[in-house]
Amino acid sequence: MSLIDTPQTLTITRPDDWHLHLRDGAALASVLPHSARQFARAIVMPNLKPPITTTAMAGAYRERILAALPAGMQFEPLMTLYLTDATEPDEIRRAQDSGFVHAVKLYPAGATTNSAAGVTDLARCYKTLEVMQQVGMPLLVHGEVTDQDIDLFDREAVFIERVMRPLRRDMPALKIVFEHITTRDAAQYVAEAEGPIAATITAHHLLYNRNEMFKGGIRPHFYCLPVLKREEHRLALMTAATSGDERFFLGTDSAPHAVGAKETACGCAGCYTALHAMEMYCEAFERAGALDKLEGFASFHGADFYELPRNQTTVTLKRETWTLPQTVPLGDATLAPLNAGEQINWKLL
Ligand SMILES: NC(=O)N[C@@H](CC(=O)O)C(=O)O
Ligand SMILES: [Zn+2]
Ligand SMILES: [Zn+2]
Repeated sequence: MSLIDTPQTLTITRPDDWHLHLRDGAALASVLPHSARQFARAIVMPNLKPPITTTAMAGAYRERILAALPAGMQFEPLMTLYLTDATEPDEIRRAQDSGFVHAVKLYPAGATTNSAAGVTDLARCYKTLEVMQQVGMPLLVHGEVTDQDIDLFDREAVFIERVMRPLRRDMPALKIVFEHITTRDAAQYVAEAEGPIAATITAHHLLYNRNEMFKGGIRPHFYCLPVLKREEHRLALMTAATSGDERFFLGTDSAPHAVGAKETACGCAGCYTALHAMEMYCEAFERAGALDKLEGFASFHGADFYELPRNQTTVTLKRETWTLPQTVPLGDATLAPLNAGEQINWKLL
């Protein structure tokens, strides 16, 4: 592409974030405006302490999110329930009837941040999953096995064989989103599988491979789960995201942790990208020469999968270099956006 062909601005239908951590309380108030500036709607993860396990809790959390939204901003939180061994089929019916719960999240117990209350054995959830299949409630999956004998970098690929394939064989009509995929194995599985399955892809997994965590020293802000993988996997994610295949859509997995909880002997998993998510995706799609595919990925495919209307307004991104802040507030603490202090070449207007 010659310089003259390089677009200086990109206007697309307003995007949505199909995988987001907003936390609660003072942290929620700090991070919510960032996401609301970038996205019209977001699927809000339920891994709070205690987790959002009931429709009533999801309704109260939704009210807290709306109360924390600065005046004049438009943002629709799409709520989720946290699946446990004890989630009753009736809870799914209540969730479906609520109109504000849009999915149920599977965290294998111990897989990631605040997953201790997660599912120990999916077989215990089959009656509940059957109701989800029946009413069309999507299951969102953190797809990693927790077996300590399995190498950390292999946990997603092993999950496909041990959990995803058997589950989909037993419940072929259950809508599933394979969240934040990080491997060629997962991208290939989702692209080829039959039935209602899709995947979200983060901006950081499109832009970085695992070397980024160790460039010149250990870089805890690049540590997230599932962990960054080899370059061949990043390339497969780029191919999937920019392919135009409607099974792949945007989910930032922006996951705020205070600087002190990241820069420590046992740092938390999660990258904070809500501040500059669309700029990061723009950069990734531009590198692939696929800016024309960004709108489908960011603004259409997710809405279509969740059977929600596409947004009617637009946003514009401009080619303009700006510098990310070193930190932003997180309640009384501070939060470092991914790439803090560095330059980025697109700007959401
Ligand atoms: N992605 C992460 O590394 N962390 C997420 C949890 C999750 O999405 O697995 C968090 O809540 O901090
Ligand atoms: Zn996860
Ligand atoms: Zn997440």
